[in-house]
Amino acid sequence: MSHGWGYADHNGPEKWCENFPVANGPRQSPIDIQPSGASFDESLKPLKLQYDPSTSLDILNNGHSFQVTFADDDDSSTLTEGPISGKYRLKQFHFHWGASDDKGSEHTVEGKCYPAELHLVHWNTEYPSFGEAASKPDGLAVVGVFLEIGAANSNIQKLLDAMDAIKCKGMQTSFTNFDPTILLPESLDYWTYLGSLTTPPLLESVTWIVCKQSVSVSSEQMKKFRSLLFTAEDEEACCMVNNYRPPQPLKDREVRASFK
Ligand SMILES: NS(=O)(=O)c1c(F)c(F)c(S(=O)(=O)CCO)c(N[C@H](c2ccccc2)[C@@H](O)c2ccccc2)c1F
Ligand SMILES: [Zn+2]
Repeated sequence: MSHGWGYADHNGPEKWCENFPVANGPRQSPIDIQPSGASFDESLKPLKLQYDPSTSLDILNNGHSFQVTFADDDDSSTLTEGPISGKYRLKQFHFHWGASDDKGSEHTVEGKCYPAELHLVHWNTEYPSFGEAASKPDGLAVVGVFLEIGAANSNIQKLLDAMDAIKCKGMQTSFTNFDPTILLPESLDYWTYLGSLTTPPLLESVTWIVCKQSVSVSSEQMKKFRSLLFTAEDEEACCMVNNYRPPQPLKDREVRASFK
């Protein structure tokens, strides 16, 4: 039985502080975003996302979510401008989702939950490696995109077509020539604040960049996310749902908006 962290009652977000005391730290994520409390900052630049599809490698069920991993040994896929300085390399993207369409996102907007949230994880090339960057206050930048129930999304479908091959924890399959730009909304207006990883080790090293505009996903497509398992082939099956941390206290932080 996995004694690691997870999302069940015995090992979920309310228990993480036992092994990761930073869970009660000053800059934890996610948060509830209050647009009226966000300050428009005209110095914030538009996001500049330049991804090379040839850097996508594989898709993996890691037992907490599914992720697509990218080659990050050069500056082929980067995030620059926006609220950050310097150049951050794309390392992976993953999602969070609920057991039903009324929950699943990590960030909320005035208490509104979305059925899912996409996270694109980048690391600051100021540091020699992802691992080094992950422990620095400006080491990571994660772009978050809300998924909203609506028309089926043919770009998300490309990911869902691989779900049968990665049903159980530890399963992975090749996933090449994929450009994550197609997953982004047409407007890249964003909120930004200083936060953390939303899973253990909950490192307070993330500049969060949350897009205001959502992308669509159909209710049927959400059922495909929920067909994944948290568990390995030889374990009692447990559906991969509700793999989200609830909003954390804002404490002494400001949220800035790139738009009026
Ligand atoms: N919401 S979040 O962006 O904070 C987040 C998650 F919520 C999340 F579920 C993952 S995960 O990799 O899918 C499973 C937990 O590691 C990662 N994965 C991280 C990661 C691992 C390897 C390569 C890139 C990103 C996370 O596991 C991590 C980051 C830094 C140091 C150790 C672990 C993550 F960054
Ligand atoms: Zn995440």
